[in-house]
Amino acid sequence: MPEASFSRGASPGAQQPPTAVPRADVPRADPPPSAIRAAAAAGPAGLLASLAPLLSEWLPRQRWFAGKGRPVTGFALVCATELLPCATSGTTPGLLHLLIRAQQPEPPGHRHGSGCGHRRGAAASDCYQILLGVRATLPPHLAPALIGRPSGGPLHGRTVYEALLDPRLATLLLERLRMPGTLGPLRFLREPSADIPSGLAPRLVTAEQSNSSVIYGDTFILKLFRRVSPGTNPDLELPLALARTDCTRVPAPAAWFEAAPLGEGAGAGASAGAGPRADPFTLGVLQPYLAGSTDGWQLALDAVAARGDFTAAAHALGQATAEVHLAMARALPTSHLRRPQIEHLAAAMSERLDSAAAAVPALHPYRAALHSAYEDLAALGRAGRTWTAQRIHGDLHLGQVLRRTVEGGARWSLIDFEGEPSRPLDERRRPQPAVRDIAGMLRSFDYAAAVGGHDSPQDWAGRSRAAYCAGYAEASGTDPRDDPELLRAHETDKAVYEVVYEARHRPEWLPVPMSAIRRLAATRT
Ligand SMILES: Nc1ncnc2c1ncn2[C@@H]1O[C@H](COP(=O)(O)OP(=O)(O)O)[C@@H](O)[C@H]1O
Ligand SMILES: O=P(O)(O)O[C@H]1O[C@H](CO)[C@@H](O[C@H]2O[C@H](CO)[C@@H](O)[C@H](O)[C@H]2O)[C@H](O)[C@H]1O
Repeated sequence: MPEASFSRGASPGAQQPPTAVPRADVPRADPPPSAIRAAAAAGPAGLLASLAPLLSEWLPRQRWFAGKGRPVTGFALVCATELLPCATSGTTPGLLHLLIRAQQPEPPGHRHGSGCGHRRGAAASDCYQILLGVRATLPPHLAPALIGRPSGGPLHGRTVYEALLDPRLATLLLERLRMPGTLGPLRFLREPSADIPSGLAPRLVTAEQSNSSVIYGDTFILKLFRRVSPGTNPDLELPLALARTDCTRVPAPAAWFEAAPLGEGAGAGASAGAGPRADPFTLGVLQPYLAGSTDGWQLALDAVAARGDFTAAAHALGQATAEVHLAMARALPTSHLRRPQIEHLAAAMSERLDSAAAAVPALHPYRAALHSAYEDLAALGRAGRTWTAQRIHGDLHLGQVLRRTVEGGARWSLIDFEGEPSRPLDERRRPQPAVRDIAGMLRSFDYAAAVGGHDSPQDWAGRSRAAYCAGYAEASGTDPRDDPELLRAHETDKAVYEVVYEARHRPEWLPVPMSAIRRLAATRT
């Protein structure tokens, strides 16, 4: 673990070359902010020691905490940066940006190389982004944001809390994003053509999320990634690439920020001869807020509740998905999957099934039947079948699509290109068959029918699925149903993922993917 820094200005991390992200304003180094003497004197170890008891209680309760069900055995500070001075005695709040690793025992069935930065043989540790507000006392309206009062260290006697709930601090973040620059290991970048006004009122999105988002004046939304790893997050990379195409289905990033902490993340970005270079961690992306939109999940639930038809919406959604896929295939590298790659794909799915069954024993009875889906796929590869792989959304479901009324009618947009948050970043950024996204959306119709309590859930889902595939085929020229083995393997892989996801985050929803598992296990193409 590298020595942690409590940054009050430029650090060696800030002098590293900027990420190769196109079209952004060149950041400038800001002068160091006024520092807190006590913090400097106590150093990062004192800071972490004083925060650890509070964080070990608070962190596991957060929706975005990925290590649920396993004890936190320790913390390591990756970097700490004062965005606003924290130890002033007045009423002005301080703002402390932290990247912290939470050490935990590895989950059952864990595969090494999860991309979260821990090394083979080391204890599992995920890196989290935390924004701490610091005040002498909390005003009543911020009571729900309380994390606690450190009993020692540089913040001794002060109150620390979730900064995003404090409008003053959320406003400060937007101000930082409006002005490109560096602050210690943090680097703020923006799209030169984006017009980001100041003074937009912030509000934290309260919906259940894997990350945290703040809406500014119904004009912009800032997504802060919570579990972060070295490398450009596809939720920045893909929308930026799509912004350079004629595809307008995805909100274009207006500004973003990243961290290049010392000694962290050397890997893909290491350059020969120049020594290891840390891959910056993408920390947040600001993009236009699609005001007045409703997500597909809500629309589908409404349709199920009304026993209404969703086929027209699903058809249009299939077309929108195809448009985004075509644009990504034009904008970014594609590859061909031949026998070795198809066998590798099938083997990876099999491995994920075995890991999932180790974590969720309810999967055990279906393992052999589910494996047959992957064996059928591998057999096609051996028989000479090939497919194209391209960059995809990676976790497409009804909650990732927004519909709003624009001139000419209703229009779908796609958001959240992060991919499945539990998969390693390098895996998420690899070209894959586009059918992976389609399988995700097909699974989502199944979820909506089940969660919405439809009396004929399979009929409703079946009609929506057919309409979605037809819309996709119309816009792309490729009907996913023409590749039943590929589709079944991907649907199975997705349902297996969902079983683990639900077991970890929403055990009461586990029956939804489990019923799909039973159906998929009973189906052979
Ligand atoms: N550009 C946007 N316009 C309007 N709402 C958005 C936008 N981006 C995200 N949202 C809302 O915020 C929610 C969470 O965003 P998302 O990117 O899916 O975050 P997470 O990865 O944390 O789930 C979405 O379900 C949607 O309701
Ligand atoms: O939205 P995220 O990127 O955080 O995705 C994760 O959470 C999703 C749930 O919020 C989860 O999606 C599953 O539940 C959805 C209904 O809530 C359903 O529409 C999806 O089909 C189902 O997969 C997603 O898998 C997970 O990665």
